[in-house]
Amino acid sequence: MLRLKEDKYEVLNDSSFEQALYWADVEPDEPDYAESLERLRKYALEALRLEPQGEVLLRVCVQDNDVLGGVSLGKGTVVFVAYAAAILDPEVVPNPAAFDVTRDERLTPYLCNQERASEAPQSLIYLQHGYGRHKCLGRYASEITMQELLRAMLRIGSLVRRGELEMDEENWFVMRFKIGF
Ligand code: HEM
Repeated sequence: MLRLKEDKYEVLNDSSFEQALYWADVEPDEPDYAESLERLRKYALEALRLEPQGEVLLRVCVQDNDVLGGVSLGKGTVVFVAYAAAILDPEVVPNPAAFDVTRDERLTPYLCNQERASEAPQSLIYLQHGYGRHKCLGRYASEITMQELLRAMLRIGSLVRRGELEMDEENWFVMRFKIGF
């Protein structure tokens, strides 16, 4: 969101920082409150799509003759799933580098079988919580947390970024990120 304010991304379909401020200001007793929460959720999803928390997931193929993207995989093959690249693939996500809170999430039914109860549909473009059987268990909680955090921070107003991310020695984890008035 702060990068959005700094004009780092092209903004489509009224997905501006100023519009986010508008949605954050809607009160619970106003008619478009439900829409405002949904919009803020999409701001959080778009931000996480463009700057995801991780980049790859590791999988080990457990059976022979699995096919992934047209490639045949043998049992024991280690697969690096570069989901951070997939969510920027223009063949799947139109104009992927732009910030657009009106994107179709492309929800698809979850594949279920006898050993597993059916699950809520999953998005084909917001892959930052993973996809499939081991998709993040905390995804709904974290989506609501991000939505409410965003709403609270935007309502404080005039927050600005106070420097770049400070990473750990291996450059793996963010140790500090300063924002202030
Ligand atoms: C923005 C916040 C979060 C992001 C981006 C995130 C992302 C992810 C990703 C990418 C995976 C791997 C999915 C896969 O292997 O296919 C994962 C797994 C998991 N996450 Fe999260 N996560 C978040 C928050 C949380 C929270 C708040 C919880 C718990 C309350 C949680 C619990 C888990 C668990 C238990 C798994 C393992 C699921 C499994 O292997 O079946 N996550 N998460």
